Amino acid sequence: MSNTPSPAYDIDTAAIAARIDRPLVLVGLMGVGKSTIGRRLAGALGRSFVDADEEIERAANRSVGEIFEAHGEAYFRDGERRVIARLMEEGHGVIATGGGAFVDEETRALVLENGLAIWLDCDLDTLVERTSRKDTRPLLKTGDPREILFNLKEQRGPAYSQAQIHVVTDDGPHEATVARILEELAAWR
Ligand SMILES: Nc1ncnc2c1ncn2[C@@H]1O[C@H](COP(=O)(O)OP(=O)(O)O)[C@@H](O)[C@H]1O
Ligand SMILES: O=C(O)C1=C[C@@H](OP(=O)(O)O)[C@@H](O)[C@H](O)C1
Ligand SMILES: [Mg+2]
Repeated sequence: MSNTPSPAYDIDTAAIAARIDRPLVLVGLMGVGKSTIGRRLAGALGRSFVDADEEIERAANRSVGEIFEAHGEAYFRDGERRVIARLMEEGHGVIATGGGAFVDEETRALVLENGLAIWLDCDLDTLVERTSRKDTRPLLKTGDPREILFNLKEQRGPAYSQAQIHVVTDDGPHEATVARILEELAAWR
């Protein structure tokens, strides 16, 4: 494989891609940037990208909101577990999960064993602002989004913290977050 660094980032992305050959799996709360950052990270590394929520929607032929409405959260979680197991098996380069996926014990064990989990994290104000841009997240429609996100942050923190890599994002451009992930990957043994 060529050792030419990606021109967009001041880091040897080809070396990272060659050394870390398991799926990079983005985990963290709703709005932290898993889907948008994941796509850009895959581009930087010259790897394939897949979004688990999009795959669930494709398999069910319904949106996430419609699945929650028609069948409830437990049904969605069953489908999510199955879809992520399949995506891990298929060997994608970068996988963006939905915020609840890594909380599932089975999914978490599978990702930690066969992939490299990257926990994207940011402050509550940023999450509230980013998730307010779209009304596609059923869990945030059941009450005050800030309170729901605050509680989920508390509840899910212990699961997310098991990810091998932790990156705190801020209000900067997407590229700055991608660059920070690349630095962590370059330093990862
Ligand atoms: N680092 C970032 N800087 C600025 N905006 C971001 C960043 N990451 C994500 N966003 C924006 O926040 C929103 C939610 O991002 P998304 O990738 O859908 O999050 P997730 O998949 O984690 O729920 C999108 O509008 C996205 O463009
Ligand atoms: O946190 C969660 O439980 C969820 C997060 C969503 O994905 P994003 O984290 O990509 O918004 C989506 O899977 C569903 O609405 C449930
Ligand atoms: Mg997403």
